[in-house]
Amino acid sequence: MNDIQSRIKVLRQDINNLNYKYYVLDQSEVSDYEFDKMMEELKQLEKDYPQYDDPDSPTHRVGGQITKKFPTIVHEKRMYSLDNSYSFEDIKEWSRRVTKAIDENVEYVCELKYDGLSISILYENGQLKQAVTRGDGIQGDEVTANVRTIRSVPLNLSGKYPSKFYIRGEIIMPKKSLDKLNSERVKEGLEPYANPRNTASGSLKLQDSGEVAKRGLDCYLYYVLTDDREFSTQWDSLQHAKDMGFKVGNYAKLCNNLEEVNGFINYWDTERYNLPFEIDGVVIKVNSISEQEELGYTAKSPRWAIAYKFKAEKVETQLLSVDYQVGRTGAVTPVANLKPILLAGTTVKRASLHNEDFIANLDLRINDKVLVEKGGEIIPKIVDVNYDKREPGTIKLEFIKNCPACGTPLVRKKDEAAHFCPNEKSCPPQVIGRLEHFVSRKAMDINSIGAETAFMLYKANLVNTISDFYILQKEQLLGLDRMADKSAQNIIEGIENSKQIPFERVLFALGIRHVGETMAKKLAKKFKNIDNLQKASLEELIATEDIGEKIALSIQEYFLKKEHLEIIKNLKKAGLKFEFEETHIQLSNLLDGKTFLFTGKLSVFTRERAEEMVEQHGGKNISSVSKNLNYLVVGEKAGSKMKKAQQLGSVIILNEQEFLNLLNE
Ligand SMILES: NC(=O)c1ccc[n+]([C@@H]2O[C@H](COP(=O)([O-])OP(=O)(O)OC[C@H]3O[C@@H](n4cnc5c(N)ncnc54)[C@H](O)[C@@H]3O)[C@@H](O)[C@H]2O)c1
Ligand SMILES: [Zn+2]
Repeated sequence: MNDIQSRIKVLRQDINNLNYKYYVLDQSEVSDYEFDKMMEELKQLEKDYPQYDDPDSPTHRVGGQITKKFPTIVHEKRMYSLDNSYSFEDIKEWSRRVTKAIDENVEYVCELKYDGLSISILYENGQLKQAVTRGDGIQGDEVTANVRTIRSVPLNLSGKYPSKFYIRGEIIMPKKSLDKLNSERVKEGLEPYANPRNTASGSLKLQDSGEVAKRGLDCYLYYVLTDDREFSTQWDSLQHAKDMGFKVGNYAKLCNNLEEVNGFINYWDTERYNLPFEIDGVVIKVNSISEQEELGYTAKSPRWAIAYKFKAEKVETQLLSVDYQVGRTGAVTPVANLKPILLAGTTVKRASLHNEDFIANLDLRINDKVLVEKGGEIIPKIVDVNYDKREPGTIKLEFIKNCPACGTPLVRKKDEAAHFCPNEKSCPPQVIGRLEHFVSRKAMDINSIGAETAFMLYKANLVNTISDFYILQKEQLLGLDRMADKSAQNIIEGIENSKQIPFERVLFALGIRHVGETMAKKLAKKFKNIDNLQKASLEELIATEDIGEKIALSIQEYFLKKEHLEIIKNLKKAGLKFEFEETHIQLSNLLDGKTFLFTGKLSVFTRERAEEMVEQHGGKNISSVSKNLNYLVVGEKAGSKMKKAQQLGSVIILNEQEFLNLLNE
């Protein structure tokens, strides 16, 4: 593999991982800007080296996924993403392409780009029938009950409306709702949510509609899809949606030329802070629907629209001091304490400094004036130093030499940026961190033991390692300060119930460095049980999808430690699951007893996804063309399999869209 190929591979892997976190877990590890830069780089490489382009690349797909927590619905009409850019030059370039294709003076509608998640709502005879998230654009999660709790979404329409239509829009969390939710969280000792998009998405996907109703979500609509429409432009469709009773907002503007578009962008770039909700840019659409139809779509987005995205706001403030935090894996993270300052609507007091190199590269010093930017998650980033304002006589920041929690000398491994406290066994934040991680929601989900209880059990010397939870006795708990009988009972029951947690989550709960939730799933699926994983060679580990050398080595290192093997032995004895169990989510029996085979270059979905869909709808995948095959689904450049199927005559040959139609019946 050459350098270009490996760069492409790394970018695709990283983007796929970030997409999973963003769309399924509702977490952002990096800022949207950083994410979009990676995407841009990948696009450019695939353009420059078309031999490495691939329809499966994230550049050609809508990034979302279904969560499987809700019924899956195949969209009657696909839902697309939007092309985006941070520069007006690109908007001009886009407009040139549009004008060239249309060959006429084009009108644009500029709208706000609401920072939430897309929703498609079906109305029949004026009644709300179904609401589905975008998912991967082909199928999404059915969240009707949750959408019905949003007050601005009408359950019954007024005025004139088509007998059946879809309306699409964005579900958002208004600033006020986020503030309210956060003040409640802070009261309960939880971290506040920082990102309204992720919070909106997470809220909409709660299982309990009663909880969703309390979250104060809102919904702005911007797209009406119907066969019998009485409007011919986007502008009129917005008016029409308003007349039917939908919340559309009064922010859109009809523009006759690019200067007006530019004016709209500049206005909202500063005015957005006064809106009751967050936007991340502006969407520019071709107004005429017949022109939209003429322009059509790429695999991922309409050619008739583009998003102009705002760069994150940066502000200058002062670096007051640096704290060092020790995580559960022993990694030591420097955190800057800043002079409090307002940034993108919230007060910022701390910023991540990542590691020693980061500090050295900026040549950071206490009292420096630094530029801060809000990145993906809660904690903002220092992106630059204003060296002109540096006070004379300041000295270079030195990274600490000893663990701030236990005093052990820190180590920094070759090729790694982070410092570690090697005192894994008794460095308190590491020990407690591992316990907290183990009981957390995505791991063993023992909700009767929160962070506080875990800490108390550790302090009382009852639990030092994760396997100690399983030898706890109720009597021991009752001996603790202010522990009621009911709480003790809940804790014991919570621990007992956790024995049913599937292997992949147990594996995640062990807290192996670099093995996150997704990796744990992939490993569990491939190696089937803990013994196979323990025995796996480096090559076998690396051959697992998305597992690189760093993760593979970390897994091997984990199993080399005697105390880890002891813990696993005890957990096994306690009855935890260390074997993978195949679970199939059955969505329908539409394909019951039918066999499928996919061939050629697929462009609508990946082969893996397609095979999964077959199984979810009761069908079976087989690997060759024979009399036993019912359907052959062909992509581009299908070869010998297609010929063979044609010769047999008994096989039904479908293209990708026809396959989807089958699921839609
Ligand atoms: N930080 C991360 O880790 C991370 C990971 C994945 C994606 N992302 C972000 O998400 C983006 C990709 O997400 P996406 O595919 O949803 O694209 P997008 O959010 O950039 O744009 C498309 C979406 O905009 C929304 N939208 C809001 N207002 C609209 C309007 N008036 N008209 C039409 N659509 C409107 C729709 O939901 C549409 O699906 C990336 O560019 C990146 O910024 C970030
Ligand atoms: Zn330590």
